Amino acid sequence: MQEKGTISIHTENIFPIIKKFLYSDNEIFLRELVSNASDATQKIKRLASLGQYNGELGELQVEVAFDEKKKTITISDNGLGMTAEEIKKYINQIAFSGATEFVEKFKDAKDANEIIGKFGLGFYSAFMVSEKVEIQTLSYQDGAEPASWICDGSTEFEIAKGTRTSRGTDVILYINADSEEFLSQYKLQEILDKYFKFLPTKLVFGTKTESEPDGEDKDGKPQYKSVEKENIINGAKPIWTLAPADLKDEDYLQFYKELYPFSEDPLFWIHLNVDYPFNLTGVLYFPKLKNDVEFQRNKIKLFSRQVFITDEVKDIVPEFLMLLHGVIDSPDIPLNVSRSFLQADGNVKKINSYITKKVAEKLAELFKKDRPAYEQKWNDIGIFVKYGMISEEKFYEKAKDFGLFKNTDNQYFTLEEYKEKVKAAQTDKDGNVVYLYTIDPAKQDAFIQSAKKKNYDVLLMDTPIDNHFVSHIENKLEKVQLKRVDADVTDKLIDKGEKLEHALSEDQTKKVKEIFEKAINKPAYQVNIEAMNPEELPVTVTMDEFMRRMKDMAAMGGGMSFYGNMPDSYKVAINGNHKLVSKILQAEDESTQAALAKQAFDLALLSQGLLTGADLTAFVNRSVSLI
Ligand SMILES: Nc1ncnc2c1ncn2[C@@H]1O[C@H](COP(=O)(O)OP(=O)(O)OP(=O)(O)O)[C@@H](O)[C@H]1O
Repeated sequence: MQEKGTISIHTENIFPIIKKFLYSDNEIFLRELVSNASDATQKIKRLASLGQYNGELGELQVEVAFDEKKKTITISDNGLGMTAEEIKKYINQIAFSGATEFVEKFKDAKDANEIIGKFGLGFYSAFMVSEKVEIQTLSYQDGAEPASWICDGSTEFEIAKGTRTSRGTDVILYINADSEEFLSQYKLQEILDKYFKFLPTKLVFGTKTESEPDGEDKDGKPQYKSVEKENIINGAKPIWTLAPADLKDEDYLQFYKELYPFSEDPLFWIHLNVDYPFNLTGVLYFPKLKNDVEFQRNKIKLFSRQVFITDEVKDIVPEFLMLLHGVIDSPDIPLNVSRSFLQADGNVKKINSYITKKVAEKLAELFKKDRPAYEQKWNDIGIFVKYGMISEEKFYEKAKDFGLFKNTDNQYFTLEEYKEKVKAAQTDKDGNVVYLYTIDPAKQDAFIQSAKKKNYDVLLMDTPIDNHFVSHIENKLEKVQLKRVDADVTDKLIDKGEKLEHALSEDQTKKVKEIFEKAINKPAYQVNIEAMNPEELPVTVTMDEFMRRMKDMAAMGGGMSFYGNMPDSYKVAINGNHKLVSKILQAEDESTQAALAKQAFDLALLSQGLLTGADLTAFVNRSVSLI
């Protein structure tokens, strides 16, 4: 039996195309070939369980070996093997997937899909690194003859009688000059570790030396000996394939440690398991967030039937959950997945919304089951929840019941609870409930204390995402306004239509304004004399809420560059009812008036951390001389 022929493809030579477009990363030849070998072993197991193969199964395994001198890499399996006819069909007609045939044949078998690769060109990725590829194979079928196939990367191939004596297949790659880097123990180990830690079929790559206890020496000290052992790649347990009911917390934590050896324990996890309308299993962990957020991205690993595909899961996982860790496995995603595939595939969108839904359900459950524990975790999960509420309408709808506000007294409220809490004290004359917040309780303490004196509550919005969260919440909630606690003097933060009279005459008001304008002498600061509670500070410096928010957004790259380029402008409110103001008016000379005004203004700046550099030094010196 010897036959020459031409591989049936429409393009004259498909290999350059494969090399160029299909795979960006040439190491994946190994992923494709080992996957094929593993599939072949799963198939023979299946055939045996269906009673269609009655021979000895033996220990099913895949083996990878290399020969530096001969410049070959060999992938061997004891799977179902191929007859010459099957080689022609499955390998030569590359547009025709062997999997399709297999599905046809065994479509009644319940989990046939699981053990079958999808239509594709996987095998031909071998030519990315080889000048010649040889197959030696012996089919499981009764009376099958060994067959071989050799092809040098042109469209010519040769099928002949093979040399294999036991069931299964060897794929021998004659590595080309450009790819000799793969002829290395280290390199191959690295690639195999990356893709096949969880392969369902035992995967052996040579041997490794281990030391074992070997009795005691003559002084009674333990002795050790070196032993050569099979180097097995896939020792780890893929817990996502097991039923949640069979797993304990320790199993999840242990698995997390295996995936991310140097990470702190996760906060909690979600076991994903769907089989309709798409197949998906996995475990997603909520990590303890560190400051270095970028470092924690791309930690979710995507698998297809326990073979690693990629850790760039954008499109599969919603953007706001990109900081989660863990594993997703879906046979509906082909091994040679590309970015454009992910974007176009309908299943991927469904997977994305399924994950969003699952995460929302888990959070709702944690919130309901043990609210104090949930609140304790809020510092870590709050960022996900807020980000999700901002970016995904569907998530917002669910999260509005478990998304929390935290106030400056460390109390937590749901959106609804909070409205109830502050409604009475914080409704303005137009019926809007005004929520006050601080981004920095230490810096804005004077404003917070002053708000508390009026029985107002102050929310803590001190994470980087809160800027956007505040605007989003305000849009969402009806008749609710959010104001930073230092956006105005406390009396005016919530306009209740009550007017306090101030004690100054018109002339005195003009005079005080003049004194302060002269003393401050900065165009960015606009002075106003206000009628305020005499107990309030004599001078308060504020920035308009709208202006400040626009500037904050511009600073974060939110596109508000028009506002970003505007100079800062502040309002200086002088408390016309404060003792100090009368004192200034009564001072004997202008220089004393100016000094007092300047001192009061600097104190206001100081309380907000706005007094720095030379101004701060001048303030300290002036204070000393005043004492
Ligand atoms: N080691 C092997 N043992 C038995 N049959 C194999 C082996 N390798 C490949 N084949 C057969 O050749 C066919 C084509 O393989 P190829 O990798 O090109 O595509 P696939 O595995 O069907 O799809 P994909 O790799 O894209 O998931 C396989 O479906 C299988 O029938």
